[in-house]
Amino acid sequence: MTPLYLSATLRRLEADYAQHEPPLIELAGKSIAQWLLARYRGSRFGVLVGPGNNGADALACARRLREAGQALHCLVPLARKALSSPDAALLALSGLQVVDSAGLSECDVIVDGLFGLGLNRRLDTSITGLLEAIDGFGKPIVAIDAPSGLDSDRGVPSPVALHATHTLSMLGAKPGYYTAAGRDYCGEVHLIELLPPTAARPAADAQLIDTQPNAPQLHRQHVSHKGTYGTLAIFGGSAGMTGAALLAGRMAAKSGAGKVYLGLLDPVLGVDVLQPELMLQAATDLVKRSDLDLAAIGPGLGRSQAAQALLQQLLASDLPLLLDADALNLLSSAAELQQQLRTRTAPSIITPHPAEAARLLGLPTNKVQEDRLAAARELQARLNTAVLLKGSGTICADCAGISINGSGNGALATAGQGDILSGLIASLWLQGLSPIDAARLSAFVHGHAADDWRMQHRNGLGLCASELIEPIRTLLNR
Ligand SMILES: NC(=O)C1=CN([C@@H]2O[C@H](COP(=O)(O)OP(=O)(O)OC[C@H]3O[C@@H](n4cnc5c(N)ncnc54)[C@H](O)[C@@H]3O)[C@@H](O)[C@H]2O)[C@@H](O)CC1
Ligand SMILES: [K+]
Repeated sequence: MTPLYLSATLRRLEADYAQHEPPLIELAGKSIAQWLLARYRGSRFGVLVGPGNNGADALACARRLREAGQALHCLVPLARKALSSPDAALLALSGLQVVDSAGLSECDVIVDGLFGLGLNRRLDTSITGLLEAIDGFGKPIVAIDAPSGLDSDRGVPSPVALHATHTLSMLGAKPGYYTAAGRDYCGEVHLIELLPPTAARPAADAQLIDTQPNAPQLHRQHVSHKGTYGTLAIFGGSAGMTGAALLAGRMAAKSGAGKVYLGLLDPVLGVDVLQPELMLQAATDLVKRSDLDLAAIGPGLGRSQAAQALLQQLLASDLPLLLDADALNLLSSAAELQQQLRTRTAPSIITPHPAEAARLLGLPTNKVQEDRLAAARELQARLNTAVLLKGSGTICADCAGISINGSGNGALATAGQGDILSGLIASLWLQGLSPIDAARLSAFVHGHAADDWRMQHRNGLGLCASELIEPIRTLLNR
């Protein structure tokens, strides 16, 4: 796990070290220059210098590149209020400054020090045009602290941002690198540690799940039997959507759930011939069983009256409960169901995609995507439940905090992925993980399996959810 910091937190940290000697900006400039020289020594550098301290980092770096004998040009498109005398001397060098983006077009590497944490309003067209022109060069772009135009808290462009190949993060990683559009803009992220390891650090605002979380509960003991690993009921599969329930059930069975029942709203199948271990029943029969340990409702559920009645029954039960897909759509249209969820004594988790989250919050989907952390936090607080908000940079939130999943890629944007994720979370929760730990581990291994697949499939086309079930089992057994 890597700690993630919002800009407000980093501001306080900067203030604490305002008197540090040498100044943090000089340390930043030196570290950035070292990083650039290790990778691009001998290149012509085009340095974009902004009006604030992101620009000061860029100038401190440019001085060192110059001292190291590198060819460089600087573009300062917005007036800088303050220029230290070494920075002024650098910019006064003959031929060093260029007046527009064309002056940088012959450079081999762009160093982006236009805006970092201080971006505080939408860019106007003169700057968006500049960023688009620089993106159009097709050269490597190394962003200082954040690709200019990207909100480093929320991961959204404002309304455009540079597409960096590398982002060098100063002081600490930011949530906006990893969620919403952040992954598409930041390229590879490298953390530059400016403070000594012993320096006091603020509490993190969120955590990045960048390694597979440990789950010792999943290690099987000799003395155990299928009952030790619980009985799961997955409710869904209305007419035409049996497959969603099957995907969830197969994933649950292949990730260690003791016994898996599928409660189908339309019981067209008596057996899953490809996974005969699953026990298929009519939902109305399954919900009456007294030997269930945990229920998941949603995959292929539909929004019929029968589905609503089933949801009501499960919310009223004392079973730990996962709600996904149409269970969430039903929830969003009935205040009394939301009240039932809020006041449950048994634990629950909801796993919305952005549109489902938006319906639950009564917002348009783009508002959820504009601040995914806030949306997850709000759902958690309003509905008194753990939350997994899907989408690029899946967010897991419970009352103890927030984490962002660092694995996964656009190949996961296919039908059925949510169903296997639900089956996986329910299965790991059933086997002793807390709901939020089950969500974190599930999101990570699901994304990781897709990342492994993507290595052999460059464009990421055509990944079917069912193909990930076995790779996920392998990752869980590593
Ligand atoms: N202060 C410190 O101690 C440190 C600062 N650091 C660097 O400083 C950066 C933060 O510096 P600042 O707070 O000065 O912020 P920035 O340099 O990111 O940007 C602030 C400047 O941009 C202008 N601005 C913001 N949005 C704009 C828009 N849409 N259009 C036009 N102008 C806009 C503001 O008016 C202000 O002049 C970090 O990202 C990092 O690169 C790091 O080196 C760490 C240490
Ligand atoms: K930048």
